[in-house]
Amino acid sequence: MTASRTFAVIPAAGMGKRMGASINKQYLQLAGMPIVARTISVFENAPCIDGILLVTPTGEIPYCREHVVDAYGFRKVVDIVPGGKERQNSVMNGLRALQGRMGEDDVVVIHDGVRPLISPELLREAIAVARACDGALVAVPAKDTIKTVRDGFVIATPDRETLWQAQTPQAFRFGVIYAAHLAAEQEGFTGTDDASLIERRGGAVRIVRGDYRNIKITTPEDIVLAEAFLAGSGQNGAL
Ligand SMILES: Nc1ccn([C@@H]2O[C@H](COP(=O)(O)OP(=O)(O)OP(=O)(O)O)[C@@H](O)[C@H]2O)c(=O)n1
Ligand SMILES: C[C@](O)(CO)[C@H](O)COP(=O)(O)O
Repeated sequence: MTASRTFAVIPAAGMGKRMGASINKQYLQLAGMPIVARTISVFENAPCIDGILLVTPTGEIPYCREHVVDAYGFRKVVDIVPGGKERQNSVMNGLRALQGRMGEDDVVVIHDGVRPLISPELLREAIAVARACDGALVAVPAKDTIKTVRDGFVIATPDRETLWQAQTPQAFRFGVIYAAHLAAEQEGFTGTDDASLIERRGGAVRIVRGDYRNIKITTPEDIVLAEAFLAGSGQNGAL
């Protein structure tokens, strides 16, 4: 029997509008290294990852190859493909590029290019869980009370015990996530994460308890927060 392989799709094709920087936020320096390079380095150094498919904005592939992949010597990046309008389209472009390289039961782990603080331990755990069900979703319990609001008025207060904040990585068997993305594309459904595309088809997605430090770099204060987390863990040097 051939051993199952694990590839990562790293969507980094967003425009970073909420960051308001003069360059796309994935290239901003975080403790002396571009954010997306810091993210890729975790996967590059993880023995459980066989290859990485990077998704960047159309037109930025040469820049990304030179200033990220070659500059940091990432050898596991097998291809760089252009993204799409929404994150979901970018991930689908990455999955399409992996077709032919992956078997139905190989695992694909999808991780935002702008979540550089993912730990190798969480990555390993998500991959292990994905082998046993339809998907593994790294998430943390909601700390705040969350309100459902319509037209400026609160219409519900969901029980916080049931609320988790979805992060990435999210890991799946390739056949399951590819079919879910294809169905969403054909049916015109857009979700804000990959697990939701499986949930809507009745699939079983298991929670992996994540880490509050695994933040998505979205607005300027997130850079300050991420640098503080890196300093606290002694990992604030460039590679
Ligand atoms: N069309 C898109 C949109 C987002 N992403 C990626 O998905 C991840 C999460 O997206 P988010 O943080 O919301 O990034 P942006 O879309 O860049 O941010 P904004 O909404 O502020 O423009 C990021 O790694 C981003 O680069 C992507 O690959 N393709
Ligand atoms: C997938 C994700 O990281 C889960 O939190 C997130 O939804 C992606 O970011 P966006 O702001 O929804 O584009």
